[in-house]
Amino acid sequence: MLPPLLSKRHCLFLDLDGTLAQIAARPELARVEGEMKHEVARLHGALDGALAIVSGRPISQIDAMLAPLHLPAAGVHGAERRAGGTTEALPVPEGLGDIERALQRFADRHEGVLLEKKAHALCLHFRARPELESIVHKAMEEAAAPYAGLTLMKGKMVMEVKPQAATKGAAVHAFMALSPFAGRIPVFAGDDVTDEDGFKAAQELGGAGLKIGSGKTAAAWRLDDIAALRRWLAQSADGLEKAEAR
Ligand SMILES: O=P(O)(O)OC[C@H]1O[C@H](O[C@H]2O[C@H](CO)[C@@H](O)[C@H](O)[C@H]2O)[C@H](O)[C@@H](O)[C@@H]1O
Repeated sequence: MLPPLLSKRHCLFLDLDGTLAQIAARPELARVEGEMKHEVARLHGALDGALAIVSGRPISQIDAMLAPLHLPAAGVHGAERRAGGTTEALPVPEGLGDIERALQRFADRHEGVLLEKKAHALCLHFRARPELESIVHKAMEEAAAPYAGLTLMKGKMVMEVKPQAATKGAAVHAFMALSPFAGRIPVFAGDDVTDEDGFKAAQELGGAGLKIGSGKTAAAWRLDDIAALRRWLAQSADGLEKAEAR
């Protein structure tokens, strides 16, 4: 089902990779186009600041990709959260250093597999070697097995080990307890299985998930691609700005 345009009663949570930025061959090559930043900025203003980015990337990378915007944000699937001038983070999980060394040895032995290091999580990217998916999964399972409180998560051509408590759903619930999000109807837009927790949280709180692209989803609404999302953001901002001018 197509999403209705946003009203002043809504707040918006936006995933980054695959939602605001096209998927690229490597993490550092992904870009948010200027037109998309422009629409996100307009909507952030029109919703009185009730718009946040909720991504698997660290907040430092969210800021770099969206510069000069500096938005409320949850990074590393909610392990870090910035709202109202305050940044909070979960403790760095025990064992991450050992897991990193094991995964680095694995990546060194498998050309085309890339290890991405974050403060709270580690990713093995296998976009250049899709046939290695099952052994990437096994390597990560073995490396993480001795440590409690961690979970594995599959994304787009990536396997990640992260704290169990870090979910996009938990991030949405945390934002919704704070101004200017509290009391509004949440909408969560994302493209990946890692966004399903965010869709479910938005729906539990009386709002809706908005899936970008194809694939099975719990989201009630869907748009075909990033270009369709940009048009919907622009039309929502137009409507809100017109209502404000009346
Ligand atoms: O929650 P998101 O904002 O969607 O972030 C999810 C992961 O995105 C990045 O990896 C993905 O995008 C890369 C660039 O397009 C692509 O090369 C990779 O295959 C994708 O998995 C990022 O590197 C991860 O840290 C994020 O968790």
